[in-house]
Amino acid sequence: MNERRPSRPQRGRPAPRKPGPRRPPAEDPARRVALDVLRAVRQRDAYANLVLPDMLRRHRLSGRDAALATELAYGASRAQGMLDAIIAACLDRPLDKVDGPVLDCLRLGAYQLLRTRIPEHAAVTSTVDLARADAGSHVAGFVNAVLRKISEQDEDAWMAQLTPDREQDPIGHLAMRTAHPRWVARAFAEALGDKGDDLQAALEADDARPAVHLAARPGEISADELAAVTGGDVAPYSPYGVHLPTGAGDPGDSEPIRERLAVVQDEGSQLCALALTRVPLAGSDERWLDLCAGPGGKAGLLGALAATQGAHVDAVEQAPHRARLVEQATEGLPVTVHVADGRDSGLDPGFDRVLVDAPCSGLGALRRRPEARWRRKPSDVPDLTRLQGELLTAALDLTRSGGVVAYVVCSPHLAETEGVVGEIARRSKAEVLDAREFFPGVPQLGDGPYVQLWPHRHGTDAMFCAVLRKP
Ligand SMILES: C[S@@+](CC[C@H](N)C(=O)[O-])C[C@H]1O[C@@H](n2cnc3c(N)ncnc32)[C@H](O)[C@@H]1O
Repeated sequence: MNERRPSRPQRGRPAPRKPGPRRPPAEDPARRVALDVLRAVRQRDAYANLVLPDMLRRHRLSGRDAALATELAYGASRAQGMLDAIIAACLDRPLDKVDGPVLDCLRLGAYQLLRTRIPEHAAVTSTVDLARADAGSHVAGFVNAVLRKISEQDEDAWMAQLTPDREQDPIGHLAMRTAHPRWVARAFAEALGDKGDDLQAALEADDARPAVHLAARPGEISADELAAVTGGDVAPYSPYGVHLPTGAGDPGDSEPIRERLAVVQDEGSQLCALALTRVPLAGSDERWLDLCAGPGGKAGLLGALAATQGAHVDAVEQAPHRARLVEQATEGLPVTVHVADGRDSGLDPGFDRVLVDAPCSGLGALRRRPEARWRRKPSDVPDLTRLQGELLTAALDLTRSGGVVAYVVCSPHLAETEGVVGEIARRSKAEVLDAREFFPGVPQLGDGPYVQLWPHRHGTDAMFCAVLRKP
């Protein structure tokens, strides 16, 4: 399409060009990488956190350039809905009439103008250069004009103009202010039982860039040693956890990760896997099962703990490529990986401890997957809850009498958490244990019996854990 200028007159124009032959503008490599990430996310449903490291390597970006590319790619992905609302307010046509490559540029430019301290002229000029290179000279004026218009107000002023009134529509208000889809904000509100300050704190924490968490491999390195080697801090709750400083760079480059002494794993995930191992058991305690194991984060932790206790872990994963990742993550540990559907694994029943870390909406880890909040849809949830219920039922069938099952999802959505567990516990007559007992030292766990972790309370992803004992 031919891009036209927005309807209202604009402040500022690109500097007039000097006469002479046109040379392509020198591109800023950090912004180029950020733009390419936004494009990959939009065009081929890529995951920003998977494509970015590869692009940084390909463009040989490190240090400040890599940090800028990361901030822009993740920030603009995370804030997409809010940026789009502001961009739309500057157009004289619907947003979906803007070509994708041009929209990517507008998002990148708008993010720089509204959420960074990059000077206005640098944000606008560099974005216009990218737009010209990618979409042609005919769009440069359009992109320049829209960005100039956006720059007339800061984020607060735009939000005051576009956000619903807090009294009348508290969820819509907070959703827009914290760049969340409304349905996600509503799911958080329902889980928290709050539409006010607690919801605001949860959504704000979910919109902030999180620290990378590491898990020290039990028996290989202590959390103290890992913190000393990486320059991180020992985690507050997990005995194996370390928090790296925000912006510490690619943790994959650090020696303990390369040497397989530690893995990247959110502290909440560590706590949920540990909870399963902490439930008292009468009788045998040798056969452990991880029914949804890929890519192997929890299986690695369970396997290392099993090794210290003379137990063995069977790890089931349906997707072959993810099962291979489980094999890599558990190499050298007493873990056997099976490629199978957990609902029909063919394994012999009689397990003492079973983890069901079920596929879920991932609403609890949105802060770690920048674009995920705009990709997930409320219509995804019913299929997931059906699968979650079937997997939990299979897990109970595979558990011996008196054995325990931990049901874990990385989501606070009530349908995926209390809804699934309540229904299956009722049907199976399994005893619901007070999971809080297996999260020692963790504050603010509410009234039980379930545990719901939160970024704003615990600094973890919003993981949910229920613990059931088979009758
Ligand atoms: C939330 S992830 C598990 C994360 C893993 N426990 C970890 O800590 O690394 C859920 C996994 O379940 C797998 N999955 C989906 N449906 C499954 C099924 N019917 N049976 C077994 N695994 C399944 C997915 O491929 C995915 O790898």
